Amino acid sequence: MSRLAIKICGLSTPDTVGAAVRAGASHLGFVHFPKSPRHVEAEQIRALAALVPPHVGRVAVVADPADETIAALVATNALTALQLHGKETPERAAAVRARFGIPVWKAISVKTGADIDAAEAYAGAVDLLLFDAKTPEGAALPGGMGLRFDWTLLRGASIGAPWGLSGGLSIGNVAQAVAITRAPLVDISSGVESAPGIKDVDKIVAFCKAAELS
Ligand SMILES: O=C(O)c1ccccc1NCC(=O)[C@H](O)[C@H](O)COP(=O)(O)O
Repeated sequence: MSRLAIKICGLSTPDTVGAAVRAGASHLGFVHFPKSPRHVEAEQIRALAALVPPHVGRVAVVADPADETIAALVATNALTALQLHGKETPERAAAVRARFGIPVWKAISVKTGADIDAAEAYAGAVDLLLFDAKTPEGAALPGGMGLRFDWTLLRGASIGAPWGLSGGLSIGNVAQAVAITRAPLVDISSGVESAPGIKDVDKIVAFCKAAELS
């Protein structure tokens, strides 16, 4: 059985980056979305990523980015993947991957089983599908809001690509989430914060422990 991959998302300080690495995270996420309390500029991502050992993935999270935005992020040479967290189509995701030569993750907003079925259109166009809860229409952020969806929708689903589970995960529920979905990767942001955008080292450590035991 291979080890559960863990992505800690929305990191913005050297302390919390170090804590996530030491706690065993396989991937770190850096949100580049100005309206987010977790927003970090490309240069900050470069500096934070320089603290990360090569075996840990470094993922920039963006939503409906312009090509210039992607170019600036890719130019940091700090990233192992770009996570598209907006309304990008399969064609747009494939074009980003081809143009910028970087692995692409696509967040799939889930409310119903139809949303999971629709993810099939991205297989082949992206490198990983990240199933996350759909945020309400008009919400300030497309992710990082601590919302979860009905995990049983993923039970027994055949997903034609590497994938992960996100949305409303916490120290207390990650074991149940993995038991239900058999997710190979879990992603968390607000569940390891003390306030929006403020990551909590103790919560990061506790989450990684709980995920590893699941
Ligand atoms: O976290 C943000 O502020 C954010 C802003 C814009 C696009 C995506 C964003 N987060 C995406 C993530 O990958 C989160 O980790 C994911 O939505 C789960 O968040 P949470 O439910 O708070 O654990």
